[in-house]
Amino acid sequence: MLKVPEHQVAGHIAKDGRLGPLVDDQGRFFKPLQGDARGENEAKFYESFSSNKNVPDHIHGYFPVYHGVQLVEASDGSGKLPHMVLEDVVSGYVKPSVMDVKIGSRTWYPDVSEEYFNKCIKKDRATTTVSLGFRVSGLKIFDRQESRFWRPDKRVVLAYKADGARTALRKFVSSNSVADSIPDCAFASEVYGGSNGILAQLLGLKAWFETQTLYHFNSCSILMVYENESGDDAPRARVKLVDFAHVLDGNGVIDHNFFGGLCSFIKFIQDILESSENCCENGH
Ligand SMILES: O=P(O)(O)O[C@@H]1[C@@H](OP(=O)(O)O)[C@H](OP(=O)(O)O)[C@H](O)[C@H](OP(=O)(O)O)[C@H]1OP(=O)(O)O
Ligand SMILES: Nc1ncnc2c1ncn2[C@@H]1O[C@H](COP(=O)(O)OP(=O)(O)O)[C@@H](O)[C@H]1O
Repeated sequence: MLKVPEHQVAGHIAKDGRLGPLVDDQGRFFKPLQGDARGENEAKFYESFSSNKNVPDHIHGYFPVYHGVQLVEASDGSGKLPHMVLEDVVSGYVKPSVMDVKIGSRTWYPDVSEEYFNKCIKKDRATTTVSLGFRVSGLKIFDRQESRFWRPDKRVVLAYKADGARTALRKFVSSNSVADSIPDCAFASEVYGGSNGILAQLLGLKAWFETQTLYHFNSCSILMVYENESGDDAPRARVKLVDFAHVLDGNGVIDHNFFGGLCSFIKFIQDILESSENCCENGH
């Protein structure tokens, strides 16, 4: 029996009779193919990427495993529709904190319609996409003080300026209540830092983007997740890429848009990590 994902933080959501992704209890995420070229394009990307021998093995680990396309009962009651069957990145987490960060200083790309370009540029300018090279698209944080999840409204998230994005990234790794005005960043070193932490994973991804010319990842997101369940020692911090509806062939050209945005995002994470380390060393 498929159900609406509990920990989805952005994108089209399967509620109120709308079309959106579903999950099973075996760790699979079913993303419906949108009726236009986007669905086809994303499925085509997964087909190409999952069998692409030019992509190093460790890089495949940054992407959800792809299990093909299946006809399943859609969330909007319209009957059976094709869905991409993907690894559910948050399956196995009990109390995950999750954040979707759309990478790039533009979400449009050459040859899109004027209408799509206008829609994208408007959002890119209104958010931190143009100014920072990334924007927070959605997040959900487990507030350990209150013992409940906190998920800010989409309109609030899309209105973040640089300070708002920085605060969200600080709150994401804090032990005090999300309602406190100063996030303590108590989990920064274990979630962002360390040899398996988010920063190390982002740097691994960056190294590939320094040279890869196979694909251009337009409008693609980094999904970050870690576990808050007490008793679970390791935070199991993870970085995965999602949303390939607008990926194009790289044609031998570096993906400057994604690469630049990723570098900027990494700098934000590094700064938070450094300031949290200084703060502990100084005893406050
Ligand atoms: O419809 P909206 O305004 O929520 O826009 C969707 C975006 O939500 P946002 O407002 O940026 O958080 C949404 O962004 P997120 O996945 O939420 O980051 C997508 O850009 C989506 O387009 P596509 O499926 O990638 O082509 C966008 O959907 P379409 O409007 O292109 O169908
Ligand atoms: N493979 C996945 N596993 C778990 N959650 C996912 C996966 N793919 C997407 N999501 C969730 O769904 C959200 C929207 O995904 P996305 O692919 O961007 O959809 P859309 O095309 O509707 O924008 C993400 O922010 C994330 O919360």
